Amino acid sequence: MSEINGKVVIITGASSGLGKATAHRLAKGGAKLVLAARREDRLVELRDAIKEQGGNAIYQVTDVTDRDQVEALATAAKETYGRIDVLVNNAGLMPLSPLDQLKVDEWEQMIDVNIKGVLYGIASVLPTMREQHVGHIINLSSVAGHKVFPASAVYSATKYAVKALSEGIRQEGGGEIRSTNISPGAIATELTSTISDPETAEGVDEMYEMAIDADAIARAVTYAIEQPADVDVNEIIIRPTKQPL
Ligand SMILES: NC(=O)C1=CN([C@@H]2O[C@H](COP(=O)(O)OP(=O)(O)OC[C@H]3O[C@@H](n4cnc5c(N)ncnc54)[C@H](OP(=O)(O)O)[C@@H]3O)[C@@H](O)[C@H]2O)C=CC1
Ligand SMILES: O=CCS(=O)(=O)O
Repeated sequence: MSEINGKVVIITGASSGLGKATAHRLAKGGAKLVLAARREDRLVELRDAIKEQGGNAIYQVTDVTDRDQVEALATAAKETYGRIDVLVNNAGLMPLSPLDQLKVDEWEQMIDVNIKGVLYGIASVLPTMREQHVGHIINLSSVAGHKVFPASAVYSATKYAVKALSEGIRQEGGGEIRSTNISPGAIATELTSTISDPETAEGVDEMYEMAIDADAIARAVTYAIEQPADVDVNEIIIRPTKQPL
């Protein structure tokens, strides 16, 4: 039996990109999915597609910046499936811009979604995973969580924070909670659509011409989950072969 089969997996940011690709791949492996994001129409479409292919999924509309909504997400997972095996803390956004532009609202948005959203996710599943004496938290950091480049300072700060949280979970896991930090490079999704500075957007669009398919990350998530319980895949960096950054 696959180590994916029957596992209850919550995925935030499941309405597009990496979250959606991961949902499709895990569903094929027999996971029981709890899909979360703000756009309900996308979640309904994904749940229905998974069910049509014989998979198992529910959805819960969730804004990860709202702690009560994230708690309700974990509750929905437990009420439906009785346990939580994996949280894929994936929801995030990347409105890159140079610091001089003082796009403070976008800085706050990134902190709220990319850091506080991840923390709310951790808080919502950790007590259940402790009760179960087993669990796995997978956080989406970035190559920008290993390197800073012009216009990435705040985004990079949030992704360095995610990497620190992943390491904290690993060290405090007590042999029960697995922690995986996944750092993608350029992957073709809707991520770049939140860049409001035209010059930065142009540069990033050029770089993203080399972007690879979201399934590359879905395969990495699957690999981390399907390891036996005593094997914790801690760090994965995945770039397009052509990406110099
Ligand atoms: N694509 C890439 O090149 C890379 C991506 N990453 C990381 O991967 C993760 C996924 O991004 P990706 O799939 O590429 O981008 P997308 O823009 O395609 O997806 C982002 C997802 O996050 C969700 N989201 C955004 N804000 C919120 C919120 N407040 N509450 C709940 N969900 C939210 C969106 O759903 P909705 O709008 O419906 O709420 C959407 O499903 C991010 O953390 C990103 O930083 C890291 C490195 C590279
Ligand atoms: O998160 C984005 C990936 S990259 O642009 O920093 O490689």
